[in-house]
Amino acid sequence: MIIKKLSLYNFKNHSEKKFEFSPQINCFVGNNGMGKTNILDALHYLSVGKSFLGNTDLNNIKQEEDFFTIDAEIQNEDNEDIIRITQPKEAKKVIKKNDKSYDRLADHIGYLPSVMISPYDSNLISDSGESRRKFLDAMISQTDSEYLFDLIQYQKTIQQRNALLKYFAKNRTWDKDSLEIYDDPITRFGTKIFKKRKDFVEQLNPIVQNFYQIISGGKETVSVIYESHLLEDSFENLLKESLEKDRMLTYTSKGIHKDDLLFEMDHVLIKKIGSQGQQKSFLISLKLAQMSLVKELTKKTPILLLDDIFDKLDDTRVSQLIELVNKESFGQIFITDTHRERTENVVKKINEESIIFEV
Ligand SMILES: Nc1ncnc2c1ncn2[C@@H]1O[C@H](COP(=O)(O)OP(=O)(O)OP(=O)(O)O)[C@@H](O)[C@H]1O
Repeated sequence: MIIKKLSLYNFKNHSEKKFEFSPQINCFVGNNGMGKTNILDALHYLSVGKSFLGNTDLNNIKQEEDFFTIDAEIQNEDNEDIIRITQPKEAKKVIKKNDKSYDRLADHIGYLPSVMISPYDSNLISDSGESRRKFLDAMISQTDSEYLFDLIQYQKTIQQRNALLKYFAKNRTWDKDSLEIYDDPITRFGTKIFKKRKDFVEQLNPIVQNFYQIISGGKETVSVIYESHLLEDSFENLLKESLEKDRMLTYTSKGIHKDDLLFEMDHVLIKKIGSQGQQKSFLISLKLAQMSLVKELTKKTPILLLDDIFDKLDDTRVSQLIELVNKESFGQIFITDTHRERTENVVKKINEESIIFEV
């Protein structure tokens, strides 16, 4: 899928900006703080309906203004769509496709898959399991529309079970039967999610390994390993066996809400032994594998968003990366950089038709 045109109104620091994009490589160049990343963030909005920087929607309205709008013309295989996202200050966010609002915002996810490579990726290695779970969930959601709904249902039920456990502790009461009402939905949704996560990671891992070899040329082997309580036992048994513990802790201690991804190099966590360069190569391999697998599963080519990639990697690696991405016909690419010349040298050499926008 190709984003042909983009218009921003009052989005972060942009009052009004219009772009007509190349179907291949598009670069935004300009000094620090000019709003290059904000443009990638707007493209991320078009893909998943929210900021990749974790900002609340209201914070993305230009200061002193009452709304923001992101408008785009998207070229599909055989038709064109207009996507419009509006966030007013005093009302709910609306996403429209061809003038028709989605019933649920989640219905939009998967329409325009995207992959972002940004300086924040290193958090995936250093942060807690929650950020890796979110990353995994975001990837699968782009390929499977049911997944997100199952996940929302699961999370709601866990919250209800935890609230009841807390209520029992506070009121010094205990009613096992009321608590067990939640066993069925937790088990049903949880097991479905578990199977999808396990299956997805099994497909992703060899692709990550392959990209890592191409990018690093190193002898070391990297792996992405899925970790879950459900690999050890069924959800029914886990809930039964942890009942007393959950009662003491006043929360549900076992389940897919505790899953994690282990990023390993030669069977040791990359966080512990990977050099800066190895960690960067791993993260890029991970993102390119995401790109490749999402493309295979959805038959749609995700847009690739590369934020500040030159600051993260040396020029040769960036050239290698863009060449690789271009060769594998990954689709439309958006890049930000502070140096026009550097971008021109690398990008124009690879693709004559790339467009460089001054921001
Ligand atoms: N809601 C908002 N209203 C007005 N300005 C905003 C808003 N949100 C962010 N900004 C401004 O956007 C600018 C940052 O933009 P962005 O991060 O896209 O810059 P950049 O060009 O990518 O810079 P760098 O090269 O440093 O990454 C800051 O000046 C910030 O004050």
